[in-house]
Amino acid sequence: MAVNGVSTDQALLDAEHELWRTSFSYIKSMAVKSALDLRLADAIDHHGGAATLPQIVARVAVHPSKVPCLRRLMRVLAVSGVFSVQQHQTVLPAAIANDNGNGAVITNGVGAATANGNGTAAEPLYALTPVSRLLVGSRSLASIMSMILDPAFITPFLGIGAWFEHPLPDPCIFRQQHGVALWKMADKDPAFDALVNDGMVSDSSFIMEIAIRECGEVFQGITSLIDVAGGLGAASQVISKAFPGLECTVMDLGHVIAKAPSSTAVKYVVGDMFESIPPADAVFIKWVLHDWGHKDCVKILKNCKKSIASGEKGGKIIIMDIVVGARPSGEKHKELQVLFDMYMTIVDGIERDEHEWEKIFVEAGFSGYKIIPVLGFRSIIEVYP
Ligand SMILES: C[S@@+](CC[C@H](N)C(=O)[O-])C[C@H]1O[C@@H](n2cnc3c(N)ncnc32)[C@H](O)[C@@H]1O
Repeated sequence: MAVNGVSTDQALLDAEHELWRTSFSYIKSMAVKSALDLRLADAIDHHGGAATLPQIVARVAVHPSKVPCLRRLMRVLAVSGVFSVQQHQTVLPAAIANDNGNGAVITNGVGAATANGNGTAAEPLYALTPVSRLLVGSRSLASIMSMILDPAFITPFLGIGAWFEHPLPDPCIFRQQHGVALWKMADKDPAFDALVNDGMVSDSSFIMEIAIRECGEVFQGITSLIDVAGGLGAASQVISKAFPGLECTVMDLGHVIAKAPSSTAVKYVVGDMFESIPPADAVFIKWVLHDWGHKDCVKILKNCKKSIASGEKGGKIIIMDIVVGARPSGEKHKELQVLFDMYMTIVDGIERDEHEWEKIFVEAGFSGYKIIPVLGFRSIIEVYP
C-alpha cells in the first residue's frame, strides 16, 4: 500500500515476498521433477498412501549421503500441495531416545523427529494428496509431467529473454535451442520420441475418460472417426471402448504409427495432415492445433472438412484444446491457460481465445461451432461444416 505516493515498509516487504516466490517457482518444478525421478509417490503409495521418511527411503534410489536432504525436498513438496505432512508417533532407536529427552528437534539421519523423552518421537508422515494421486496408478500423469520437465523441453526457455531481444531468424524456441523442429527430433531420436509419445498417452488416457463421462454425447450418432495426429492412439482407445460400434482410426506420422499397438479395435494409418485426411463421419483432433499458427490451422481444418464431406453421418470436427477464458470456469483456469500460451512458444504455437478460434473456423469454411468447457482448463469444440 502507498501512503502519499510512498510505499510502506510492509508493502515493500510484501512485494519482495511475491518477487521471490515468483522467481523461485522453478524450485517447485524441480522438486516435482525429483519426485518423478525418484518415484516418491509410488513409494508412498506402496505404504498405503502414507509413509515416514525411513519407509520412503527404503523404496527409492537415494544415495545414503543424500538422505538428510530428502526431508528438505519433502518439505517443499508438502508446501506445494504435492504431499501432505502430519506428525506420527514412532518408537525411537534407544540411542536417539536417550540422547535428547527435552523435546528438542533431533535428526535421526532421515529427517527431523521430535523426541518426547518416553522413547517415542513425532516422525513426519508424508501422505498422498489429490495432486500426487495423479502420479500413481494406471491413469497416472507421471509421463506427461516427466516430458514437460525434461531438459529438452526446459532448456529452450532459458534463452527466452534473448529470443525476445533479438530478431532471431527462428520463431520457434525449440528449434532455436536444438537446431531441429520438435517433430523432426522425435523422428530421429527414439528416446525423445518415446518421451513425447508416452507423455501424450498418459494425458489422453486420463482426460478422455473424463471427456466420455462429461460430454460423451459428442461421439454419439457417428459411425466412423478419424483421430488426426492421434499419436499412439490412447484417446481413440478410450473412445472405442466407450462406443464399441464406432470405427476409430488414428492417423499420424510414420515414425509414430510404427510404434502403435497392434491387435486393437482401433486402426492406425500413416498420413500427413497437411496433405490429406482419410474420410470419416467425424474428425477428432486433440492437442494438435495449439502447436500450429493461424495459417497452418486453416490448412489442417480445410483438410478435416474434406474428410467429413465424404462421410455419411455426423459431419463435424471435434477439437480438444484450450479456449482461453472460456466460461464458466474461465477465471479459475486463466493463469494456467496463460502459462500454456507462453509455453507454446516452444513450437511457435499459441493458445487461442474464442475470437481467435472463430477466425480460423470461418477462414477454413466452417459455418458454426460450439464450445463445451467441461474439461478443466481445456474445452471440447464442435465445429460444423
Ligand atoms: C501434441 S501431440 C498430440 C497427440 C495426440 N493427439 C494426443 O493428444 O495424445 C501432436 C502429434 O502431432 C503429430 N504430427 C505432427 N506433425 C504431423 C503431420 N504433419 N501429420 C500428422 N501428424 C503430425 C505428432 O507426431 C504428434 O503425435
